[in-house]
Amino acid sequence: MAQIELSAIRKSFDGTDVLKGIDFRIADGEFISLVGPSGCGKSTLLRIIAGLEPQNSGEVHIDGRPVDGIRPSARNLAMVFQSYALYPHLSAFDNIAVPLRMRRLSAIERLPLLGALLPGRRAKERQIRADVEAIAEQLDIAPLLRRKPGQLSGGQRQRVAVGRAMVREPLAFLFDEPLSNLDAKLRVHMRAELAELHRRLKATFVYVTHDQAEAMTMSSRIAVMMGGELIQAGTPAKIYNEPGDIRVAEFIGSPKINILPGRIRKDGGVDVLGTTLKLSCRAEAGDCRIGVRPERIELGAGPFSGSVVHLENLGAEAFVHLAVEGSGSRVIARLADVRHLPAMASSVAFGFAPDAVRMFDAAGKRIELRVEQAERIREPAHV
Ligand SMILES: Nc1ncnc2c1ncn2[C@@H]1O[C@H](COP(=O)(O)OP(=O)(O)OP(=O)(O)O)[C@@H](O)[C@H]1O
Repeated sequence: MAQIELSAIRKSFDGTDVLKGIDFRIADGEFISLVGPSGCGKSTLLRIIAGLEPQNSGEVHIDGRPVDGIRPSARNLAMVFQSYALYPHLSAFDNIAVPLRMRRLSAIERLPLLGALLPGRRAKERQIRADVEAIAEQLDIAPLLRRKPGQLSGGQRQRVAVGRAMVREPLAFLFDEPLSNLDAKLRVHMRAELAELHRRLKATFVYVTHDQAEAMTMSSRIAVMMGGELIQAGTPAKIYNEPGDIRVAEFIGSPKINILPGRIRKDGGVDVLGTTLKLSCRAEAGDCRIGVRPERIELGAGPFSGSVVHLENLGAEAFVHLAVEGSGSRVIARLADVRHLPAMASSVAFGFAPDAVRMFDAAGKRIELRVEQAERIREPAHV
């Protein structure tokens, strides 16, 4: 299996910089998600790793060897596309067998009539059959091998595409939004399947998605890309809890993190919507932005108040949308207990613990904070 190293990768299309110098190391056996909004360059980066697109500058190393200039098929990486790129006229069996036949049979042996007469072809076909059936067994598609792609569901087609990638025993699997054609329920199911497949294969997976929930639920690490740059990489928990940039904070998490306008005073204190937080920082005085995740907003007490403008009760949890009084800000609170929801249009007091606050400067970079009273971190006290 493979370690993949990207150094200073740059790419432009028609004079527009799409990748602006990407440095990233993917360890052997990791499940890495490249995540970011549409157009941020994640598919282009994946295609450069695969060798399907040349970079303008920078290097790709696989297992310590430079692969630039090596054609895609010789890189021994398997790519699973959004469209799965299955041959519609071939059965699932033959689709999975294609890479094996290409590799193990000579051009003459692959001829339909003449090839069958050649000595040794039968034994090779028997081995190919055994290998395809073993993979199909692993993916739970053995009963479907005779069907053509048009007779399979989206999820089954996806497994055939993964099977076709697996038979090649690649150094790494590259996935380009493989679940985006599936309906919402199947997507959730396939997430669990892919994570399970990764645990079983222990292979390196590089997975491109614009869906932060997919990235959060499957990956060992997430690399967040924006505007052609890789702005933060880390475990899902680290990315969620300790975003280094406001764009990461806002992209990861649903509902989105609440952002309120704040001001850093000369003495390092922080004011938000007329209230002074029990926090301080060493940053220069000026405007800042305060981020608080919806699950950290506490309703019923606190220095702020808002009127309920929308309620989303999902049964197991609820989202309460508040228009913050005296400002144009909106806040969403996530409630785990749906039995006592505030009424629509009612006025609700709210607050948050000091350690729930993530602060960003005017340029969006994270500012480290000091919580003034340490005991407040342990108690669910408000600001
Ligand atoms: N072959 C190409 N020629 C010109 N521009 C391209 C080409 N391929 C990609 N681009 C442009 O490069 C940028 C990055 O594209 P890319 O497909 O890598 O984005 P992405 O992050 O994968 O987006 P999405 O989630 O929408 O697929 C986009 O602005 C896109 O229009």
